[in-house]
Amino acid sequence: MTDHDKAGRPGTTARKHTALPKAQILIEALPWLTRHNGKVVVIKFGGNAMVDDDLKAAFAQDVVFLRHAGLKPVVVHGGGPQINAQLDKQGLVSEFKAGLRVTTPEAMDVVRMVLAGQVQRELVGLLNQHGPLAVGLTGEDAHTITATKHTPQIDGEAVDIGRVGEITAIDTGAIEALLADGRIPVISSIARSADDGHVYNVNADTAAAALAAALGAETLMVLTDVEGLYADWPNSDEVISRLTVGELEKLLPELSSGMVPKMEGCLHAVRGGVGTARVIDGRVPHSILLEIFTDEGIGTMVVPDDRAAHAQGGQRQ
Ligand SMILES: Nc1ncnc2c1ncn2[C@@H]1O[C@H](COP(=O)(O)OP(=O)(O)O)[C@@H](O)[C@H]1O
Ligand SMILES: CC(=O)N[C@@H](CCC(=O)OP(=O)(O)O)C(=O)O
Repeated sequence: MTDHDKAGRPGTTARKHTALPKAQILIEALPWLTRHNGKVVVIKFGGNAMVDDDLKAAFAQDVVFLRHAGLKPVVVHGGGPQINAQLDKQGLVSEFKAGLRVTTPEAMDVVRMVLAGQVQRELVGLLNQHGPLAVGLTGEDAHTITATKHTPQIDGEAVDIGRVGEITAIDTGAIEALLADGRIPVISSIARSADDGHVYNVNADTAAAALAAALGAETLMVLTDVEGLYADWPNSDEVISRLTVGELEKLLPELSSGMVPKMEGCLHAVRGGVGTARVIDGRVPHSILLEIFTDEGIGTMVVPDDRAAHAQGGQRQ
């Protein structure tokens, strides 16, 4: 006997069978829901992972899901490619030194306009399609991020790269107030200066890591456009799935380009007390949920040295 009603819809038995796997999936998430309940998770959304509309919508769904599941997500966003496009449009040259954008005062105006006026607005809009949740701010607001001029050493020489900031202080007050009010803060990586009244451009990975440490976050999650940290980039696509801060420290001098601020950020965050820092593939839809709520974590996870015993193979947590 087929189990369908007169209209051809599945009957009670069939419905039970199709519903059961869904219940199973929800129940599988229970240990993670319990573990992460009430915890702060800082999510860095990179400009390169932000190029596709469907991915951006899935990102917003995931963040809202975390919030409704009892976590406290804080979003820090980048926008490198979007800044490049606008600088190009305005005929301004864009150059990177030591992995950081050489930022003239004119370029700083563009960086601020694109990050705070375009990228942040879009993310806030996408999140708020799900309710009155997201509030955007930049590091300038309420002294959230204070910086001083950063002068990197390149081949042993101090090089002037303009309005690029080195973070000197974080004030978490505004973010904590938003979290206590059930909101999702969305933060642009721009800092105010305490010494010269200018605003400074801060790499978004560095800003996310500093905020994660200052907030005492449980997890820093960095979404980018690769699967994770490759062991031998660009020769092989073997991803390092787990490493300790000690192992990462040894690896840092060998890393290049965009991975440097990311992995330095992960190191800083975990050394600063963040439980785990993860680099995950933002091109995979719902990568945040997969990482937080399943056994099959994706990407690279950085853990404190005292968790070295689990570093080989052990279940991800
Ligand atoms: N060891 C490595 N593993 C993975 N990616 C690497 C590595 N070294 C350099 N990269 C580069 O870093 C890029 C990610 O950094 P970036 O372009 O700044 O991304 P985002 O905009 O997400 O911050 C990758 O697309 C890759 O080209
Ligand atoms: C100083 C510096 O380099 N700032 C970055 C800020 C944006 C950013 O970091 O964006 P992604 O995360 O997409 O790379 C820049 O101007 O591109």
